[in-house]
Amino acid sequence: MTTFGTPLSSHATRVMLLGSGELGKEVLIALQRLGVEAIAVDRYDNAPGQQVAHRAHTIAMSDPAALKALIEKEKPDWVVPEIEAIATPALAELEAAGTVRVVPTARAARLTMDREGIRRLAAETLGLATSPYKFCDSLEELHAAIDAGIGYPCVVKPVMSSSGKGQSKIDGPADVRKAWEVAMAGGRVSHGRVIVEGFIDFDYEITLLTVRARAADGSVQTQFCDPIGHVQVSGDYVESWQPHPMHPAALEKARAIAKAVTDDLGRGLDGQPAGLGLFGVELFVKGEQVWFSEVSPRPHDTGMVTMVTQWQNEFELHARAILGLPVDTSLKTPGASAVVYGGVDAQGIVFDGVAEALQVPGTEIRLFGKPESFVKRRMGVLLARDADVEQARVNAKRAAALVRPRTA
Ligand SMILES: Nc1ncnc2c1ncn2[C@@H]1O[C@H](COP(=O)(O)OP(=O)(O)OP(=O)(O)O)[C@@H](O)[C@H]1O
Ligand SMILES: NCC(=O)N[C@@H]1O[C@H](COP(=O)([O-])[O-])[C@@H](O)[C@H]1O
Ligand SMILES: [Mg+2]
Repeated sequence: MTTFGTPLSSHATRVMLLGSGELGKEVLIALQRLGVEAIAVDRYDNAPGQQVAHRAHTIAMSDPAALKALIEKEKPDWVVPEIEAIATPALAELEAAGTVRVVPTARAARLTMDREGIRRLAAETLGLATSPYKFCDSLEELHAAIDAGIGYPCVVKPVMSSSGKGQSKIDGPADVRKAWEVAMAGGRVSHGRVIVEGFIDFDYEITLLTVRARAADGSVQTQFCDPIGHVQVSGDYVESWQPHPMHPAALEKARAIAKAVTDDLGRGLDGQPAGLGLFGVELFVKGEQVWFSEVSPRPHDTGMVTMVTQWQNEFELHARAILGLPVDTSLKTPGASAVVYGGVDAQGIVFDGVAEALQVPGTEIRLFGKPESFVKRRMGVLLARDADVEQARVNAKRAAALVRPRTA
């Protein structure tokens, strides 16, 4: 049972977010609403979540000493990783010592920060269907892996990256060198290791938001949200919608894969308590065939659509599950989301056209408040609800196109 304290008192319930971008900001808001003392950490000042937290810290989260020192100083009850690039061994140490609880577990954070950890777990330990893959440490190894069976087309990604950074599709031998160079420039940590995956010619891809939460009898139960369909451009999400209609057999397979992966990642090792929270399970679907792609042990960018489609959005579900509260994953209305990119490289940009965008029926906007814009940095999102999910997609995209970011 979780007893809730008063924030900023000696009996506060304290939660620290490691990473405070657009996704962390919404988790922090959900925690604030529950009277939790919310601490936002990121690698730069005035990150979106830092603007809505009780306290903010700016540190290099990949530096184990800095991370441990901050956690020991703040003494949160829970630490919630929000990005991949974190010194996860330091989290494991603190978790093992009983100093802090890591969401969902330190092991899950470690396995998913590196594509190799999660891919080997899913394909080799759990035996789930994935794209064919190989890990390579040099351009020569990449050529060899493609020639030895991965073939063309294929996809190359740094082992540590997200939102499509450093990712490229290779259609033939002429693209291999370029893909290697893009991966070396785009990884979060300069490791020089990539995964090359055979290209899956899917009909559509989904994110299956999966929640592990405590039931009334104290057991951990798994619940699923309706499937979220999405479109990715250059490995980054540009629009998503919920629900995505699925063949019942494919949905059943998708849920079985999500259950297998989240059961394993949520397992408490060495007497540690079981991991609770929301996961974004990414799957490719063709007919009744389903492939596991990857999983975030935390809210997912494509799941921002749930801010308009669900009674409890993915951020509230994460917060509630962590705190041992019951969750409700049911849909409120069909809806869609469409991304607003910065379009310019500049500090302190301004947005024109917001009022015009919100004239589109059933729309809402979130502007994340990132202090610096890049051409391809996600700065906001438009949300649209409509009884017809296809109409919601049209409206979200139309509204997003009306928002015009520019230099001040
Ligand atoms: N093997 C593949 N076959 C076909 N498409 C792929 C493959 N791998 C990746 N993609 C496409 O690229 C997108 C991004 O890939 P992936 O999810 O691995 O990257 P990411 O950088 O982890 O992105 P994010 O952090 O946003 O989840 C996928 O959603 C899919 O559209
Ligand atoms: N696919 C992962 C994802 O969407 N993560 C979200 O993007 C932020 C980083 O944005 P930035 O690169 O603009 O700082 C992260 O903090 C998280 O909220
Ligand atoms: Mg992904």
